[in-house]
Amino acid sequence: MIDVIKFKDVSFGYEDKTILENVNFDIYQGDYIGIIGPNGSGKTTLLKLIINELNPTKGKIKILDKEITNFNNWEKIGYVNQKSNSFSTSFPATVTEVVSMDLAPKIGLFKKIKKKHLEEVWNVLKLVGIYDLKDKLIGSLSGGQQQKVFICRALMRNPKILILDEPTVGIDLNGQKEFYHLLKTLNESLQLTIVIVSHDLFLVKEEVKKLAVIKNKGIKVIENIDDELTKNTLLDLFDI
Ligand SMILES: Nc1ncnc2c1ncn2[C@@H]1O[C@H](COP(=O)(O)OP(=O)(O)OP(=O)(O)O)[C@@H](O)[C@H]1O
Repeated sequence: MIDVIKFKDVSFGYEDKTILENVNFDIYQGDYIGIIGPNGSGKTTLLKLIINELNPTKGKIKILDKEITNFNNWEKIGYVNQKSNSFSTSFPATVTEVVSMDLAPKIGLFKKIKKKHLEEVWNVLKLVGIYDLKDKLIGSLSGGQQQKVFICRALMRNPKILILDEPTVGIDLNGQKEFYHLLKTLNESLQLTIVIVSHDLFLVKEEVKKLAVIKNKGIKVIENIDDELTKNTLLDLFDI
């Protein structure tokens, strides 16, 4: 098993509040892992440490086998967060334009997209099952459809790891199920490592391969969800 994210004795705190203490935690290539835990336990903080937006107060983080402080291959890490923060959906752009935005360095800003690049975009739209939306304005889509567009945008960089922070907030139940299932398909077909923070344990546990629970400043990984996630472990993990 090849680890793609490695936490070694990592501690982190905001001012006088410790969030993680001496955490050892590995995510392996091909994992589809759901990060769960009570409100305020540090799920978003964990993701921010992974994307280098925050730095540990102690310990080391490695990404794709490089110390995070020396890591510079950030295009290999796709990041999708809650819809409301990621993009102004009132922007008058079509799905094709939104997904091709990150191609600007390749094709030159304001240049018309060439057929070759257009095909790349459309292949990704097909993979995610939203090719029929290619000419629609982003603002005219449902929340679930918009999130799929943002997944496509992240996939254009051919990432090795896709990180998502509560991407299904505001999406209806069926849309959420479909979304988690889409991620499973991408995980399997592209061997894409997926790390997702979710507030909905009962939905996410149906699709992910593993769970990581943040509690009491530590992280417990549940590898075999069906066997390990009993009513008692849930009560214990969530103090309910
Ligand atoms: N920039 C910050 N400065 C100080 N404290 C912060 C900051 N960001 C988050 N916190 C606090 O750190 C704790 C962990 O926050 P975080 O957002 O990581 O939790 P979370 O598990 O993602 O929460 P939720 O489930 O509510 O989204 C919370 O108590 C939060 O109030």
